[in-house]
Amino acid sequence: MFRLMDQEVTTNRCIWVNGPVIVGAGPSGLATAACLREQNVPFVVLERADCIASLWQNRTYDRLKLHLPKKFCQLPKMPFPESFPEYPTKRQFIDYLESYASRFEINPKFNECVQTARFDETSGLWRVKTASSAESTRTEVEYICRWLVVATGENAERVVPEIDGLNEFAGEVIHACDYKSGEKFAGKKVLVVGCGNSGMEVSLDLANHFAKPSMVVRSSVHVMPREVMGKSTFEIAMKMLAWLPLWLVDKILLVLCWLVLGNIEKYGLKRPEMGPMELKSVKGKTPVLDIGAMEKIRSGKIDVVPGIKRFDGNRVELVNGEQLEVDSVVLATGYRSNVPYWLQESEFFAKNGFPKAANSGWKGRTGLYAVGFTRRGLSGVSMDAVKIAQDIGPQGSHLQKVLERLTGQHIRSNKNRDFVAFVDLLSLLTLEVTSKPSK
Ligand SMILES: Cc1cc2nc3c(=O)[nH]c(=O)nc-3n(C[C@H](O)[C@H](O)[C@H](O)COP(=O)(O)OP(=O)(O)OC[C@H]3O[C@@H](n4cnc5c(N)ncnc54)[C@H](O)[C@@H]3O)c2cc1C
Ligand SMILES: NC(=O)C1=CN([C@@H]2O[C@H](COP(=O)(O)OP(=O)(O)OC[C@H]3O[C@@H](n4cnc5c(N)ncnc54)[C@H](OP(=O)(O)O)[C@@H]3O)[C@@H](O)[C@H]2O)C=CC1
Ligand SMILES: O=C(O)C(=O)Cc1c[nH]c2ccccc12
Repeated sequence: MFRLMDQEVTTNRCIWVNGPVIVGAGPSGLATAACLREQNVPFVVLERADCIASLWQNRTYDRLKLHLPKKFCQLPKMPFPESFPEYPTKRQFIDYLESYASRFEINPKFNECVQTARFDETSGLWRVKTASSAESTRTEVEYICRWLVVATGENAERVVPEIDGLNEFAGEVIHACDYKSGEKFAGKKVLVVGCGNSGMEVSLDLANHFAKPSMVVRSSVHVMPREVMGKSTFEIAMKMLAWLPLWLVDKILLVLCWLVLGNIEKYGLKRPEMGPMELKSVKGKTPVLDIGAMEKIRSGKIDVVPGIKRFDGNRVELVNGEQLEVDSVVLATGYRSNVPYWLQESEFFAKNGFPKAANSGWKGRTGLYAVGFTRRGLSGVSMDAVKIAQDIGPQGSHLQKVLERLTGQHIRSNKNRDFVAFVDLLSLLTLEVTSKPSK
């Protein structure tokens, strides 16, 4: 412990975890923890924010609703309450996650941001370092464990593009993750950069609040109606995929899109060469599920514009030479994984922060797992979590039982620091005599 300029005190600790360390307390981390709890495997969840599901609580707009019907979005072992509508609101989803965490007694260590994680070949263990700051004290902790579950999400960091002149832009520039409501933009000209689900829904919200949104479509986008004749388009696609090849499902979806939405290309919304479900599965690009933006585009309340060349003062020049005056800019330019910044591993994860094996990327070697990176939204999260807990379960609960038998105490219920230290030591010794994870 030492003092820096009379302000910062750093403390260092090392903690043995008698089970997996789960990085991230979003839906993925919570789902995995719940499945492990059911199998009596202890775990530690590390979360950089001060709450669970920080993406949903802190980085989404007020009017957000789930896009897919509720049965595709609930986590394992606890369905949504019957009273929830078909498309739950963000508040309902957060409330559900809060009760999920308390039901399965998941108490993440908040304000602990994982800085590095590496597998130590000699001991066969993971070493996970976190940093947290509170009231001028910086604490660094190292967790040592046999299993590491990466649950930091596909949307961990915002993508902020470099656009000529943007830094000098006279008005406000925000990322979609900081956009809450169109209320304060009433009467203002807002340039929305990007036309994924965020860009479309921010534009719709702005139009609903009497702002004047122009939405930049630099390449192409698949827009699908959220429902076709009262049935969820996503659900129709899933049902067809059980019987038909992907290319045929995409062809049928595109016919349905044309029947419901007409030719969207005449509004500047060019469709990609690849079909919507194939594009999602190959490139991870989610099709837009329309909840009203198309109607605003047709009526001219949302203006669709091509790519940006540069900003100049409060004007933006587009690639077609057109110039627009704008008051504010919302960058709905997407997100990326942050795994490459902290995980020192290059066999399982690719440089883009996603597992290399796109569709089966939940299990690596040396006790490494990933949950929520298979580009299948919340239903993919649940599938990964169940598989991971099944895989760790038998070994994890065995270790727990051995330790409880040896110590004669229920390990989770202790409050005695000496006892914790004793169990840590015992755990390390036990590990030495039990098999190390396969390499
Ligand atoms: C606006 C929006 C709406 C969406 N709507 C839907 C939808 O309707 N249906 C659907 O299926 N999917 C939707 N998604 C996709 C979304 O990815 C999932 O809903 C879900 O949030 C994924 O959960 P996750 O736990 O994998 O990631 P996240 O929810 O992002 O949680 C990851 C957690 O890890 C934490 N973390 C990150 N890095 C570190 C670190 N180094 N150390 C410690 N903690 C860290 C983060 O703070 C965060 O709390 C939406 C995404 C967005 C952006
Ligand atoms: N209600 C819901 O369920 C919602 C769900 N979501 C989900 O959140 C995730 C993230 O969505 P989203 O935030 O829309 O991100 P996406 O990655 O889906 O979209 C990013 C958009 O930004 C564009 N873009 C990026 N850089 C530039 C640039 N320099 N100039 C112009 N355009 C640019 C991209 O264009 P290009 O294609 O050319 O690269 C693309 O249109 C998705 O899974 C989405 O489904 C989001 C909002 C609501
Ligand atoms: O809304 C999201 O971000 C999702 O990832 C949900 C989703 C997963 N697969 C899809 C295919 C079509 C539309 C939405 C999704």
